[in-house]
Amino acid sequence: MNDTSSPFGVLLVNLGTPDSPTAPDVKKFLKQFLSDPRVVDISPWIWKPILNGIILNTRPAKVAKLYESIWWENGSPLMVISQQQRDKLAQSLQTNFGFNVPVELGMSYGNPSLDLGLNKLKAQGVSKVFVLPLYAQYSCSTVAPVFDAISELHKTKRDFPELRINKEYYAHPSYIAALAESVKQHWQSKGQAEVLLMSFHGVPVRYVTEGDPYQMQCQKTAELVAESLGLSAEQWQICFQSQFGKEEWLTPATDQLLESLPEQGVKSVDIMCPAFSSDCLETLEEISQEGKESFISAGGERYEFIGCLNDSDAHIELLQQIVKQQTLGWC
Ligand SMILES: C=CC1=C(C)c2cc3[nH]c(cc4nc(cc5[nH]c(cc1n2)c(C)c5CCC(=O)O)C(CCC(=O)O)=C4C)c(C)c3C=C
Ligand SMILES: [Fe+2]
Ligand SMILES: [Fe+2]
Repeated sequence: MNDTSSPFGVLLVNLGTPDSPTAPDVKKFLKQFLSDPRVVDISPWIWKPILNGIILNTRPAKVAKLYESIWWENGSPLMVISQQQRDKLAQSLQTNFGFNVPVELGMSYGNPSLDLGLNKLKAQGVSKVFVLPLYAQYSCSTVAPVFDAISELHKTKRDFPELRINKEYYAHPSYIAALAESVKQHWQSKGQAEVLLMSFHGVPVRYVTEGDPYQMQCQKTAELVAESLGLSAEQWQICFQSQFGKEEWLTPATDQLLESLPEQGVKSVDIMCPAFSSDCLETLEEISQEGKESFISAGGERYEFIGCLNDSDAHIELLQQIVKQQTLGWC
């Protein structure tokens, strides 16, 4: 094999984010995202008028302000961190495999699209692609849309690479170790709170009762992290954030829990978001900023947010191990 060819490439996939923190770009992003029946699966006859008549006329301006409050000089945190993950994973694969493994990004919604990511890999001469959605827990609202989008693209092409798509890694020992290590590092610099909250993105309860394994996988991740940290049952709790719409979502809801903990005598919490592979609006604004305000104004005294795994060495090591394990036989 020469320096320029590789037997396979990696497509790192995340949800996506607006191009800028402005109402028109947020609207464009939300329109594509919230039109996906995997995300909101109520009848289009009911949903389309609500989406186009109400949500897309009110939410973008409000959410654009929130994005503005967390936006970085070089872009949306989710995008900047995804690019760092891409570059560091490529470096780590080069070191581990001893040859260049192209790594590209593709977002389920917005830019860069999955199609662009696959085209970039094709342009680098790869004929096999390992698709790695950056969600540890499988949900029909996040990972399934990646499967759907890839098979839709398949229908439109004369040729297509050989593919493997990762489904989940919620109990991977290196994922649990990376999360536990991030908590320990946080405790070393800031001290340990009375309770560690593990806040996962919520989904409608109906998705779970209809078979989505997401809640079970979140529970397992949380138990393994707590066990790895040696926490007793009173020292940790699972909760679900970012409720959207009127349906019943998984509980306990993070915002309600934060408001109720101080009156139950819990005055200090550490909070982490294991379902997010990179910090984003949902962690930096909703949990780090808004969550703190709720907890402190309800009588809490100390609130510490533990950032996502992002481009940490332990996270890149995990991704590298998943690639190695799932591409066996490809080189
Ligand atoms: C409409 C219902 C939603 C479901 C179901 C949902 C599941 C889900 N989402 C993530 C991760 C992310 N969500 C992000 C943004 C986001 N999510 C929803 C709604 C649902 N998510 C909305 C409407 C938005 C946009 C912001 C807003 O209008 O409030 C993001 C991106 C954040 C960014 O920085 O751009 C991520 C990542 C998971 C893991 C998940 C289910 C398991
Ligand atoms: Fe979401
Ligand atoms: Fe949110």
